[in-house]
Formats: sequence, structure tokens, C-alpha cells
Amino acid sequence: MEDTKRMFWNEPNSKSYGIPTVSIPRLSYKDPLADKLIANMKPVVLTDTNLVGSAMKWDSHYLQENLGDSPCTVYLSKTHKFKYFDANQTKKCDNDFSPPTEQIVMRFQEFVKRLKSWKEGDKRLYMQEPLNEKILKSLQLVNDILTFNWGWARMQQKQNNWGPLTTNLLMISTQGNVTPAHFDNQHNLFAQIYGYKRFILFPPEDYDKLYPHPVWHPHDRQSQVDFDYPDYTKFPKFHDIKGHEALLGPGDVLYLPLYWWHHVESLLQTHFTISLNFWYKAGPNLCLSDSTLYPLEGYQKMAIMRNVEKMLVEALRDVNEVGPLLRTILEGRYN
Ligand SMILES: C[C@@H](CC(=O)O)C(=O)C(=O)O
Ligand SMILES: [Zn+2]
Repeated sequence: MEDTKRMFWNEPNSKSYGIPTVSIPRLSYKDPLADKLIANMKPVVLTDTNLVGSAMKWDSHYLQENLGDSPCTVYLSKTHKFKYFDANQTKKCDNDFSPPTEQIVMRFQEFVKRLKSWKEGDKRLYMQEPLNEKILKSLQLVNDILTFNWGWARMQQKQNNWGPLTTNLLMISTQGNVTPAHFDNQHNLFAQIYGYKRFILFPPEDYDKLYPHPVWHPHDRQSQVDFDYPDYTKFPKFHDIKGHEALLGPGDVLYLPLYWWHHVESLLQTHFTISLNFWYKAGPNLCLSDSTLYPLEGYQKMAIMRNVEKMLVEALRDVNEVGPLLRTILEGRYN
């Protein structure tokens, strides 16, 4: 009951977490400031890229026509949260890890049927499936994708030294679903197609305020802090967090830089939301070299911390020895 009570959303249809935020700039892609922000790995909402213009007609009926019997990955959750976990890492948790969501594969038409009949109190649904040859059987859909504004996307990729495009993740979420705060190690052009999503972003240097799970944990890259019930005793620095907020509507594209934390909500204006992201691998500037500029940026320090943790897990072989060894290095010497 408590969770549902807290589910009450105040205007504009979104929960207030008591986190002070500033607005992420909303600019035309023609504005020179837009490219400057992207070049400096700062988030920006672009209002007129037409990146996925040909997908603006994608609604549940059209997608059902064109994805019909394709198998798609659907997550089910008893709460509004869809906290990602890597099922391959659960064995290191001496089985006291309980997955917060179920992951099932169902035909797209089955998913749409359940999506349409979904009501508050049912298990929530979140379809997340990469666009690839496995599901792209309709020429109409392939043509839609071919007519994305690839020229602009490729120009961003090239002029900002991003690595290759790895994924276009198609996401269809029941209203009110939340993807809790986490970071990804890829640059992201996040295109909103139907409905509205609220993003709260935090820079990489807020690592110490968001307390990510250990790198070996199934929830690696996810914040340990439950924004609905923050444990300020365990995570005191969360108290000082400040966010960067944006509301994305149909046609908007958010540039979400590599290693920037993001909390994402599907708002209640529509029964479901449709989004498509473009994930690009990090470019060469993530590796330190003679041409690296100092002092290092937050995202570079984050990469170093992750590598140190991974190296220790591999060297010690017992994840329970990592903490004591780090404390031995730190205590009375670096603190
Ligand atoms: C799945 C998505 C968040 C959302 O839209 O729920 C995300 O984290 C990303 O695109 O990096
Ligand atoms: Zn993400």
C-alpha cells in the first residue's frame, strides 16, 4: 500500500523527489550552442533534428502491423521501478540477490494486447528490444529506419569522435514506469516518439553522491539510492545532490553524454510511451595517452575507478576482500 500511496503523482504528472534541479537547455539543432554543448559532453535537448521523423507515425497499431509475430524482450515489474540487472553477475552474490523484475520474451502482438488491457495494479510492462534483423521483417519499417536523419547523427558521431553506433533500443513503457538512476558507458541520442518522458540527470562527478553498486554486482552501474525512500544514514552525500531536468515530448532528442547518471519516468499523459535510443561506443578520449589533457574530467576519473575495482576483483578473486584492501590503502594514509 505504502508504495502505491507514494505513487501519487503531483502536477505536471510527475513525482517530486525533493531534489533541486536546473533545466537542461532546449535548443534548435541549428543553434551553435547545441554543438558546443555536445562537444563538451554536456546534455542538451534538440527540438527539431527530425532524427526519427519517419517514426512519428509509429503507434501501437502501426507497430503491430509491422512487428506482429516478432519475438520481443519484455520486463515485468510489481512496482513502478525497472532497475536493470545483469543476470550473468548474479552468481557472485552468493544467491542473496532477488531480481526486481522478470524478463520474458513474447510476440509483439501479445505484448500490445497486454499493454492495451493494462490497468493500475497489474504487473507493469516495459518492452525493450534492439532494432535488428531478428525483428525487422517489414519493408515499411526498414524504410522508416532508412529515412531517419542519419546525416545529422553521423555528423555528430564524427565531429565528436564517438565510437561506432552499437544499438537502437526500441522502448515501449506503460505510463508511470521509472528507470532508476544509473549510467551507461556509451553516448546516447535519445529520441522520444510517443508520449512524454521526464529525465533527471546528474554529472559523472556525482558518483560519490549516488553510490553505485560494486562493479561485480548484478546492479553494476545502477545507483544504490532509492529515490522514493533515500537512506541518508547509509548514503549521506545523496542529501547534497542537484539534478539537471528535461521533459521530452514527441520529436525531441536528448543528447545524454557517456557516464552521465539518468533517472527516467514515463509520464501519465498517455497510456504508454514509445522511445528509440542511439547508443554510440565511447571514443578514443576515454583512454589516457600523451595527448590527454589534465586535470582529468569526471568521466575519465569514473573510468579509472571502475578499472581499479575490476582489477582488484580479478586479482583477489574474492569480492569480499576488495573493501578491506582498499581501506588498508586509504586509512591513515590518504584520508
Ligand atoms: C532505458 C532508458 C531509460 C528509459 O527510457 O526508461 C535508458 O536508460 C537509456 O536509454 O540509456
Ligand atoms: Zn541508460
